[in-house]
Amino acid sequence: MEGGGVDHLAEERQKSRFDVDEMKIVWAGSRHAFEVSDRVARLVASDPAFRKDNRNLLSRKELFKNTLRKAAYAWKRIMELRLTEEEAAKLRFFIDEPAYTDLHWGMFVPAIKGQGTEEQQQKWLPLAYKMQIIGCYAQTELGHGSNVQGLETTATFDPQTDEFIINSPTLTSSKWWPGGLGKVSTHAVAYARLIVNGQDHGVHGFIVQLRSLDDHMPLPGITVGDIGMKFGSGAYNTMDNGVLRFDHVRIPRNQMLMRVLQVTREGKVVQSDVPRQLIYGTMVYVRQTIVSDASSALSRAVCIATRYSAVRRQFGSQKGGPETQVIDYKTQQSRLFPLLASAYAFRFVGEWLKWLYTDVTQRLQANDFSTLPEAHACTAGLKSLTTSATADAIEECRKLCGGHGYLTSSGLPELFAVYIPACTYEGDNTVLLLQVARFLMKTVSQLGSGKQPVGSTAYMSRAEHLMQCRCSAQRVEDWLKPDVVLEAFEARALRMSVACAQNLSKFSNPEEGFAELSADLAEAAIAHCQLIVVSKFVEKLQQDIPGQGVKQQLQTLCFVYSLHLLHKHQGDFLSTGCITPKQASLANEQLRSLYSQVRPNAIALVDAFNYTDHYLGSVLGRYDGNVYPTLYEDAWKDPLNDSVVPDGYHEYLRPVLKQQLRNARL
Ligand SMILES: CCCCCCCC/C=C\CCCCCCC/C=C/C(=O)SCCNC(=O)CCNC(=O)[C@H](O)C(C)(C)COP(=O)(O)OP(=O)(O)OC[C@H]1O[C@@H](n2cnc3c(N)ncnc32)[C@H](O)[C@@H]1OP(=O)(O)O
Ligand SMILES: Cc1cc2nc3c(=O)[nH]c(=O)nc-3n(C[C@H](O)[C@H](O)[C@H](O)COP(=O)(O)OP(=O)(O)OC[C@H]3O[C@@H](n4cnc5c(N)ncnc54)[C@H](O)[C@@H]3O)c2cc1C
Repeated sequence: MEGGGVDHLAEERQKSRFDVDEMKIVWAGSRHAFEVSDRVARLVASDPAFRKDNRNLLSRKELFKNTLRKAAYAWKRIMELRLTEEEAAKLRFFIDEPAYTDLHWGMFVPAIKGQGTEEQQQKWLPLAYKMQIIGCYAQTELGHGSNVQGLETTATFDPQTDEFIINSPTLTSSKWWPGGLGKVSTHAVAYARLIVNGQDHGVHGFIVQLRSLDDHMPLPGITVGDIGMKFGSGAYNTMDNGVLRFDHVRIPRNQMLMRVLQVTREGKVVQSDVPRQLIYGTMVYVRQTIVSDASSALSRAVCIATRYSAVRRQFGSQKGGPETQVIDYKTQQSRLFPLLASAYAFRFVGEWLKWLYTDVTQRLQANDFSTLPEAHACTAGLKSLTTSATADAIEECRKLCGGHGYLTSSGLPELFAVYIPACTYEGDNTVLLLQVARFLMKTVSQLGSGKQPVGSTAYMSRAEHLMQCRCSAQRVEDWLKPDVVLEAFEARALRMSVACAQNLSKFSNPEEGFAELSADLAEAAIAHCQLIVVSKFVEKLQQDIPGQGVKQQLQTLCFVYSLHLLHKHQGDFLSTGCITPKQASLANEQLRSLYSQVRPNAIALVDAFNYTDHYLGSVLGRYDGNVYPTLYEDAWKDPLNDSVVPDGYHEYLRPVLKQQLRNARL
């Protein structure tokens, strides 16, 4: 995307055998999406107000104030330029700094939209849209995060005054973690146990004002602050994850979000026909966005590692000629190219998940709740799968860059630090896999009942065939047949689920059985989710994809993604009898050959992400490949090099050296 200067990767770019500009459009999702993204990326990169190369040198206070400044400036630009919602979302993406606005737009607003009544939406959304109030999503407590039903904060209805009294009865009931809460939010959607007439009606959301709109001071009964520094410097420390306690704080009755359950003026609790699980709806929405974010974070790390692998040379010089580019080592390819393929795979499954979420939302509006369990299982499972893979991949990319990958200027340490909490927030990844496993066990248990599995479990309707089929691959080329690959993944997923179901049936207490077998159940859930990713990649290839060689590249990447999973999880495929050792070996042979096909296109495939150098924030990943002079120059900019002799020399170094001198003389 960058222009000017000498292009050290020009030769690499010439090797590619496909139309990169068309691939950029496939990656972006549409020509329109590409144009928006490209325009906003350039806007951010060219504005010094969005500089981010000094983040690691700032103290927490400076860092946080800097984030407030950027967020305010971004809002001003959104207004001045009259950006659309799509453009504003891209602006946030390219600014590339976690901020309270993520929670305001990403959770507070969706919570009111999803769980508020029409009347509540009309009252609160205009204020939130104009940012006249700023909100956060206050669910997790010091004592409970995963177990939402275990939350302790109470909201007790007082019929005398027509109010709820929000209270934190114990230390462990303190809200703990909500982003944007610590120092910024004026309001929260706070989750609390609804108590009416002494009866506990479970956890519900309440809009609570936390701070004065005049002077930002906490309102009476509210204790609020930041929970402290998190992993890494910079990284997620731009966010004010907070602690919050309520001391009998009163709010009007109409501030309980009442789409799912209503409390009347008389204190009657009325359940609407909307399922209770809709209270968890905001999490479903965000999990879906996290899958697309995974492809962004992964593609960013892969772009850095791929470009640097083409620049870096070690060993293999022939007759004084250049040494081997590390990207030409087969080991480097076998570590890097599956990650490149995963970035594309997650992109396409993210697109599909967005469609699924939009579809379920439309159905919910029409009071059709039938696809809610499917949406929950898919968002939970894919969030878990893609974030775990991405976190591991960023670290692998750091290692692929050797020593220089460990420098902050490689961009990888900060990317890792900022990304890894995605494995925990919006649901711990293991806890989410177990939700998928519950869904799978339910589906398997209904197989004989005549109820046809649909959506992501539709393959289970062919259980009879999949339980006994034998893989037909006999030659290396057979592993390039989508049907052969898909059937192997379907058979493996089904057989693992059925094995779990059979083992569960041996327990008289199903919950005990579920707990005992939970590790196997999580693996079955992973197999099911991997099948979804593979099948959505295959479906993508059935679309009309213009551009010379573009579809061909995507086909190669699809098989790299599938066959590397097959290789990595050979144990599953072999132990369930889905493939033979000979077929596993043929698949691996095919995989090696695919790596050779990716090699000449690798740089162009990462160029297709269309990332600016500003967004990448990496000396190693520079578009022009001019790595060494930049690394060298950057080192001198470190504050430690401001003086030749370091501060502390006279106090701490000189006396030690003198001591050695005296000892030597003795
Ligand atoms: C101006 C600029 C513009 C910028 C725009 C910016 C846009 C930004 C966009 C996005 C940015 C996002 C930023 C993200 C930052 C992340 C911050 C992090 C936030 C958080 O972490 S919030 C807290 C998240 N917490 C969790 O995820 C908790 C995990 N736990 C749970 O989800 C649940 O408690 C549970 C599912 C594990 C268990 O619940 P429970 O005990 O009640 O349930 P079960 O008994 O197991 O199941 C009951 C029943 O319900 C079904 N179920 C469960 N969950 C759901 C669901 N979510 N939806 C539907 N159904 C659900 C479950 O399957 C059971 O069904 P059956 O009875 O078996 O049929
Ligand atoms: C950066 C960040 C931002 C966050 N932002 C917000 C926010 O804005 N709002 C908000 O409300 N919350 C937020 N959270 C909180 C987050 O949602 C929770 O931390 C998350 O849901 C995990 O819950 P936990 O901390 O209780 O983990 P725990 O459940 O205590 O997990 C600890 C371990 O126990 C295991 N475990 C737990 N239960 C089970 C089980 N049933 N079976 C098997 N293993 C289990 C887990 O796998 C994990 O290994 C944020 C967290 C982070 C890190």
